[in-house]
Amino acid sequence: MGIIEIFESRVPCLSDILDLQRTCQKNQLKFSTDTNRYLLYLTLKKVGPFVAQKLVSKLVEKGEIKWDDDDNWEVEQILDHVEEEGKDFYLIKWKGWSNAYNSWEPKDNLSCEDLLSEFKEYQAKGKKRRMVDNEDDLARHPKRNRVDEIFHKLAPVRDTLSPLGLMSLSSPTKKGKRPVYRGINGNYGEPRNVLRKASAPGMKQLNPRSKFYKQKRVEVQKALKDWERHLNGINSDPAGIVVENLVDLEGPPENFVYINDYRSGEGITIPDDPIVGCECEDCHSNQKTCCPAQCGSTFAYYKKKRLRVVRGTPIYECNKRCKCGPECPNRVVQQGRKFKVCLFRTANGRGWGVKTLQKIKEGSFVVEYVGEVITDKEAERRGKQYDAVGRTYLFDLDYNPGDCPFTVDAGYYGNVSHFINHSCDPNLEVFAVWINTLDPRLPRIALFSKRDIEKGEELTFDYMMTGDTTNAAPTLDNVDITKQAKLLQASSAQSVEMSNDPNNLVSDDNTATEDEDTTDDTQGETDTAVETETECDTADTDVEKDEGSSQKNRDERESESQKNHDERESETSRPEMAATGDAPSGSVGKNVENAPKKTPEKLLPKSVTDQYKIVCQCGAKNCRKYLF
Ligand SMILES: C[S@@+](CC[C@H](N)C(=O)[O-])C[C@H]1O[C@@H](n2cnc3c(N)ncnc32)[C@H](O)[C@@H]1O
Repeated sequence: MGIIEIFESRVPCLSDILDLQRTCQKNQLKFSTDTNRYLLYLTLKKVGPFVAQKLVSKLVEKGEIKWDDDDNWEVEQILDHVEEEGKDFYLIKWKGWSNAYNSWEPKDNLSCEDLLSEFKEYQAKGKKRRMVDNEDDLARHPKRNRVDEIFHKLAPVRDTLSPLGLMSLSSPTKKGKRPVYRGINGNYGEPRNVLRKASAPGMKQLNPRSKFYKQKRVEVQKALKDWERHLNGINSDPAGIVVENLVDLEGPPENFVYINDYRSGEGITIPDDPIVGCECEDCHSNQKTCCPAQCGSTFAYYKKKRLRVVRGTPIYECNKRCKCGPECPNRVVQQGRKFKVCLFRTANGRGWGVKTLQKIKEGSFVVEYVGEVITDKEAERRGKQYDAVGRTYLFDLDYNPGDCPFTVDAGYYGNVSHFINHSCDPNLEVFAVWINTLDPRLPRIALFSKRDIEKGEELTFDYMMTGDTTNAAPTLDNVDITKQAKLLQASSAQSVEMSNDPNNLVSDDNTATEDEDTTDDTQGETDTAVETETECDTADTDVEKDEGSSQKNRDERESESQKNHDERESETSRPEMAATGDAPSGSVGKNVENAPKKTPEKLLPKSVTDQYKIVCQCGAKNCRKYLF
């Protein structure tokens, strides 16, 4: 019924929460309490603390909630002035807020005559005020706190109040009916109407040639520069991040915290002390005994650190217990992102996206997908909320036989991969990688280039695709489930053994696999290190270029993988574990026969409820129409 109608209504992706709610009302659908709360919170964030506070004041006025806060909104300085359609607007620096949160206020809303006349004198002298943040303001990051506070104040009514209900309070305050809490200028009983913030929808309709728009742009660009600096301050990858918005007045996203590695969610501990590593002098020549072989998989890289295996192959890199140094060819993902990227505003409504500022050769590691590792149950809960706002950041670690207890949520905590959009014809592909955490349920998610990628090209991967593919055209990009299952069972067994998980079935049925013919990848290797083609990058000195053609490389990867695959096919009667000289003595492995026979799902973000479909804007010829 209603849910189907919502599909039919096709609420556009990134659509306004209010539109979404209107659509729901029309279809007589109600949000759950959790979703309603979440949307209310998002609405407050979206309108910003000033408008939010004004809306809340209406509830105070009606006696529905109390406001006993003695917090002030105080004008610290007036920075600039514009006249727009006969009205005066002033750019306000708020006390205790960094310049990123300056806002334009109509003159009528200001009651700081002294500052106004001081500004006029200043302006008459032809001077311009510089926006310099003081350290205190920068340290406080007060914006989120303000909105959180407001949300908290709404507690008594928030389950009965909808975002639409809240916004409907925003009709002009009638004279004489003033709210009773302190207004934005710090005076009790003197509320001030405020303009929406730069990111508010109304702003996007401004005439881009107007002075007002241009001023706004300056503000937004400054906020984005600040954000870029902030991101690069935290980013631990060798290559930097550039931020660019040539499209609209959207500033830095709220509710996003940059991280470099997985963050453990509540109740989760991510072990990172492997009990075993390899002893190789030269891992590349010792593929029979190196980590991947111990884990029943294939050495994943050529000497120059580009992929030599196809999608679906589990990757085991050398870890902190291994003897080899950082230059080992089996240390790739752990070295971090080496290509400089740009977070940019897309022009077709897909929000932010990521493009590369350097040419990337096929098979190169590009970026890791990091976020908060959460339980399956928590993922179900968050998934519904993401679905309700047409966003998704959940990535199931659904990669092994048996249960799938973990999901990565990059919605709040994430790195640049948080901004990578979906394409039905992507240039990145996903691999599961184990390094210092050998728990088979906790691989790291690495995105590698599927083909050569030009400088300036948007980076994309295929979000698909568990579950419903009714609307999906067949894709060339599907994983070979059979092959994947086999490899994963093997890798699962070894990882479990290495992580010494007592809960897993074990067998001491290990036999050395000396007769294995480890593939010599040097034959297929065509890498030679040369300089990059980009002028933007200063950080990367380790980018490679093939002398051979991409097609050749691709063919080699395919045949290499086919060979590995065939080897595994012929090994099915053998025990899975390879007890090598490097394995700890007495180590035992789980016989694959005993492994749960669940077909692994793909390692891709999921839409938990499948209730809302997002229309895909990837523009690919083989586009499947919907993201999910
Ligand atoms: C992981 S985020 C990607 C970053 C996002 N564009 C942003 O601004 O934060 C996923 C969301 O981006 C949007 N998106 C990504 N790829 C898209 C596509 N091909 N078509 C339409 N929307 C897309 C959808 O809203 C989706 O839920």
